Amino acid sequence: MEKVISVRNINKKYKLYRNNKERIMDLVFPKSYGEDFFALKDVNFEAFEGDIIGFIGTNGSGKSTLSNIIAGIVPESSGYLEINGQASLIAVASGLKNDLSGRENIELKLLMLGFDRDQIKELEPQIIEYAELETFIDQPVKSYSSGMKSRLGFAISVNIDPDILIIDEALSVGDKAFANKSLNKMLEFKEKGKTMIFVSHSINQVKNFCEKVLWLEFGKVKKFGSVEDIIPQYEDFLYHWEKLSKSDRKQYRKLSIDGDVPNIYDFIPETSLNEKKESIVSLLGHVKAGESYIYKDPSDYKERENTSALKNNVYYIKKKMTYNGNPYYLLSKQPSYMNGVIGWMQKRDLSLLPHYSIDNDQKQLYLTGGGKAFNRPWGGKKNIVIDDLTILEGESFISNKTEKVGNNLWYLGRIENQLEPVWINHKHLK
Ligand SMILES: Nc1ncnc2c1ncn2[C@@H]1O[C@H](COP(=O)(O)OP(=O)(O)OP(=O)(O)O)[C@@H](O)[C@H]1O
Repeated sequence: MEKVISVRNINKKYKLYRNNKERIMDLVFPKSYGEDFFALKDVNFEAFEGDIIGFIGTNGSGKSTLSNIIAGIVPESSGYLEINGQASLIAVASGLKNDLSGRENIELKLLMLGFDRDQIKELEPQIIEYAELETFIDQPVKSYSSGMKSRLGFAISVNIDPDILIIDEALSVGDKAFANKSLNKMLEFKEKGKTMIFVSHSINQVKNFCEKVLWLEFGKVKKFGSVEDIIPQYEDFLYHWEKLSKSDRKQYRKLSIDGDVPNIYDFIPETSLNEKKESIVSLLGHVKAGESYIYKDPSDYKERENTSALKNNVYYIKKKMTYNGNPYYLLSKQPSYMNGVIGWMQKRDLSLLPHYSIDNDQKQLYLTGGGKAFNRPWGGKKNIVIDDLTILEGESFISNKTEKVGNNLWYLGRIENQLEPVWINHKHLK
């Protein structure tokens, strides 16, 4: 496969001044005033044709600076950059001239990219239609909302059919309908085998869209690798990072800027590091939408499987484990932490409700005709035994088990003439 982006030892240095006087004095006596600040330090990475790379990292880690350098909008201070093809950046503030109208911006951008008059004539209506800006297209860009600017930027960038598309948080502004349209366009580009860089604060978007990730930390590359390998480590980092005190964060940042990338675990008090605390719980859980993993053991992030086969099903949870301060729950097909056990999942990937047994008394109830019958209480699509109870309205339902899930009672019983006992929500019984 062809190499399309080669970033070698790239540095980006800014001068930070305490006041305007310092800034002016630095012009007269360069090197004597202001403090050097490295937004990027010795950054290396390569992208091949068809790669979809997510840039991740906390605020100020250098994601936008690097994407701007790759797009040719900001020059690097030193290092070597080779781009094979045309790169186009989509970002909220990307290169739009505020005093020009949307239409003039389109023309200017296309001219700068080397398109001739005829090509511009052909592309312009297509871009205008895509941007959905209606009469605003002839208004100055300074009157646009950030969502509208993003739409215009996205419309220009995707319609010029670039070889490399760089998307910087473009999906986080604007309305949902346009975000979906943009996502579809990006998926179309993905299918065409274009190279894409995706800068986002949404881990889920990165997980769903990218194959590789470059993790930046205070201007340095912390890790570069597959989504499967890096994202769980990043999530673990974020979990601990968010818990650090202001002074610990400052210290971490200082260590990171002065020397090698530090280890977040060095900042966690000894007692909670690698500590596993188990407790008995009684819950039911559904796996949330989006990508997530189930672990054999929370302390081994490599031994894990994707949870797509576990969705739309409800599981019994009888054990909780806190590992490194992070809560995990043990999913089981049976109400037990010994039998039917599937594995551990992180709390944030689950929808959970408390689950209690009420009694095993026999109760004579009748179907109202609404709802569905399940093989487990609080069942999902895959737990459905009878999809529609309408024709069974008024039928007898003899229950011999009552459980509570959240605020709802669930009854296990037999519908007249049916062999298998089923679970029905109290709302559909009388
Ligand atoms: N023109 C500039 N002058 C001085 N410092 C700058 C300039 N542009 C960026 N920086 C600094 O460089 C660092 C990296 O910024 P950058 O915007 O690339 O980070 P980021 O990872 O994209 O952050 P965020 O997630 O907040 O968008 C930050 O500390 C920022 O303050």
